[in-house]
Amino acid sequence: MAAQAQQETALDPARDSVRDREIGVEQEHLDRVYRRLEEKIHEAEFLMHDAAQRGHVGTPGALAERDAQVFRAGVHLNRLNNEFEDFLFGRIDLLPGKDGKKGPDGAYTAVEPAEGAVRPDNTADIAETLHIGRIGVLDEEYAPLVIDWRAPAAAPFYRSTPVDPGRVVRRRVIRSKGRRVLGVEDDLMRPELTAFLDGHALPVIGDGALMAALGQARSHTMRDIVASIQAEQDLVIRAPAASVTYVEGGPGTGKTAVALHRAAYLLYQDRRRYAGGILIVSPTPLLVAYTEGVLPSLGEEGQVAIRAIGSLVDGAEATLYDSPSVARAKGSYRMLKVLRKAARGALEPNDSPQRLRVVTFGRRLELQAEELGHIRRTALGGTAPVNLLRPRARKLLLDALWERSGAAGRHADPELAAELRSSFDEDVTSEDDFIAFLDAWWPELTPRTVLAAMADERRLGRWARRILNPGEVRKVARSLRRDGHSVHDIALLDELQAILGVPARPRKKRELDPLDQLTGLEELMPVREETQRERAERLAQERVEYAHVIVDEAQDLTPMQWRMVGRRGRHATWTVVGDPAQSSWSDPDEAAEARDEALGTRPRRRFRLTVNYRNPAEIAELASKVLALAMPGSASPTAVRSTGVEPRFVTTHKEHVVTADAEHGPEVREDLGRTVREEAARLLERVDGTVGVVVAMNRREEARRWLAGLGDRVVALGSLEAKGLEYDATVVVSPAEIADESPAGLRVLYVALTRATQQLTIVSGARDEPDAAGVPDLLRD
Ligand SMILES: Nc1ncnc2c1ncn2[C@@H]1O[C@H](COP(=O)(O)OP(=O)(O)OP(=O)(O)O)[C@@H](O)[C@H]1O
Repeated sequence: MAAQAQQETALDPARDSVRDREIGVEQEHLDRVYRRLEEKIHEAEFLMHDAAQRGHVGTPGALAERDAQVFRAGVHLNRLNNEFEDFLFGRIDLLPGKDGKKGPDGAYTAVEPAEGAVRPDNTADIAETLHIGRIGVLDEEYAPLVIDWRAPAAAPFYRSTPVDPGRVVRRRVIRSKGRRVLGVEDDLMRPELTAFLDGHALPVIGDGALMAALGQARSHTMRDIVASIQAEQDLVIRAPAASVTYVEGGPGTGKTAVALHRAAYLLYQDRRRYAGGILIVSPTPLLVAYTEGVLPSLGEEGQVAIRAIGSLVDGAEATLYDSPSVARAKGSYRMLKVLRKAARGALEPNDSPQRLRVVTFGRRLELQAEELGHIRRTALGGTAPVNLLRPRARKLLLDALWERSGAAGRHADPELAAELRSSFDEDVTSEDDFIAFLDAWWPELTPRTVLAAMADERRLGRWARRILNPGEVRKVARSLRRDGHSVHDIALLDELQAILGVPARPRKKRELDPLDQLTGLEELMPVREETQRERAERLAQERVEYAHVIVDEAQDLTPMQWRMVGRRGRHATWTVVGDPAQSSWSDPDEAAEARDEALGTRPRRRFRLTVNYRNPAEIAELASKVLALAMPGSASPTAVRSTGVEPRFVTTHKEHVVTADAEHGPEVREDLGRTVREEAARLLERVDGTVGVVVAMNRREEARRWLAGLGDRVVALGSLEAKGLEYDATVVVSPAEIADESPAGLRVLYVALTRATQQLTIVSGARDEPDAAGVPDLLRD
């Protein structure tokens, strides 16, 4: 903000008057748009009123029509009211096009200029001016007053560059608040040209919108970038939705922003197709909270679900973190085998009954442990979901009891024999003893009960034999004994749901029509067992699937998480964005295999984003040193701006504490907390927006205490929580601690170092071995 104000006061008066005039021109246009919007709002209100009137007519047709109208008018009204803030943001002035044809939005369709559009003396006339906004508005004659940013006619606003300008001569970003235009920023796409609009040369104002946007202070929520999307980003946002759109790019290249704008674009393009919903999978709840406001600001909400990877299973919410070794075991493909065994093993709890005893037809019948074991093994043969095998086990038990009763050969007549058998079954299954036995011997399992059973180290050891090593078994079992779930447990719960299956519920008794009862029709309509097809349909309904799945920070998904996400998009198209250099998962090859399995054989369309819009060059350069260690040979994205402020290196205060132990001399205690607090306070004075303090995961609580009382502009974060977020300034505490945390520690450190938009301070801890200038060994050349 401060930089911008300075820039404006530094302008000379002559330029100021041109600027004022241009602001006036845009104000006039905005006023016109508002008048038109008000008319539209009245129209929508009239429609609502009219539709309500129709409701009084009361015929079913009129009611359905009324509902549809109220719905449409309501949506329209809601959008208009929502978009009233800052919805007109861009303008392009275009040369005449090649074909002279108009598209559905009233704008000319040609992308390239007509021959002769530029005269030999490098002058040209502007043939068309388009204003771009968050929604499209047509005037009374259906000419475009504002083009929706997602419409094809708006694409040149984003795509045009000085290298490949197309028809665009000048691109203007308009800053407005409510009904007032505050400023304009122009970029000239054809600087060599003198272009005339209505006989006057086109003026150019400001230094471009991108720099203005990037210099602004950050808050705790992300802003949309609709006014300054860059050409390489626009290609991704508007990529056709077929198959898989795969986007890689370094930190700050706009992957998250692009993914969110793409969701809005897809809904605009084909609302009907995406009525099935768009799922955006985000790595942490913090990133969900940070990005949640972007889609509503673009006018899209309802059909897009942004969920953290730990919140994908309804009714379960990840609240815990696992240590790196536990996370590694739980996330890996190996766990799949363990879960399959556990799901079957958990059927037999430690206190499973060893004997079945029933009295039927006046006789006492018993099955002993060995026979029961045999029946269980037979029932479990094959790979069908465990919960769906209960009816089979029940049938096998009845067969064995029937056999034991000796009644099997009593009737030669098959009809009589069948009748006897069916009354036998009825008798046994209505016995309380049998019901209680079945519930205890073949309990209906839920994913949670299986996971809870895995907390028993002895049992887990049995199910994980030769899959996990004893150390892993011990740690995984211990982690499952805590209250609550970790983010990795959620994928296990989801996998278990698939392994266990959803048992068929007894069908609701059909509501009988009184007429049926009079005719005795109900006798002819017994309650049927659920058919195969009905079950398939029911399962299809219960499955939570989406029409498009967007995976943000895709490099972090573990194989088990890919399986969970894959189940939500089996018939979907996909957008996958990520950066391998920021992966906190230790085995990228295994994750890539799982990703390929989730995405299937769908063709991939690949994109690469190359420009870092977040970090100034000074910070990006420092981060690239860690990148060279974490992923030798990979290229850093190019930072788009520089601030002249170098990262600051600080070593901790050393306190000499005299202890009673005279033999070892005074103890030296490093006061890390005090140093970090001082540095955070220093940065709070230097930036207008937020400050993030990134520490190793096991220091999170401590770090919150260090910062207590400094206000809500500063937050403490564990290294894994910093993913995807950004702050005006950051303090990275002890790079060595972060790097040593896990096998992927260097990549996690790279993430931590690339969060700041303006200033970065590194505080060395005991392990960092700083040089005389305070630069820790990991960050030296
Ligand atoms: N075209 C743009 N105009 C203005 N700001 C932009 C543009 N592109 C990106 N930004 C800004 O740059 C910052 C980084 O964007 P984003 O968080 O989407 O990057 P990312 O690639 O997801 O980063 P990371 O991999 O580190 O999570 C955000 O503040 C975003 O608003």
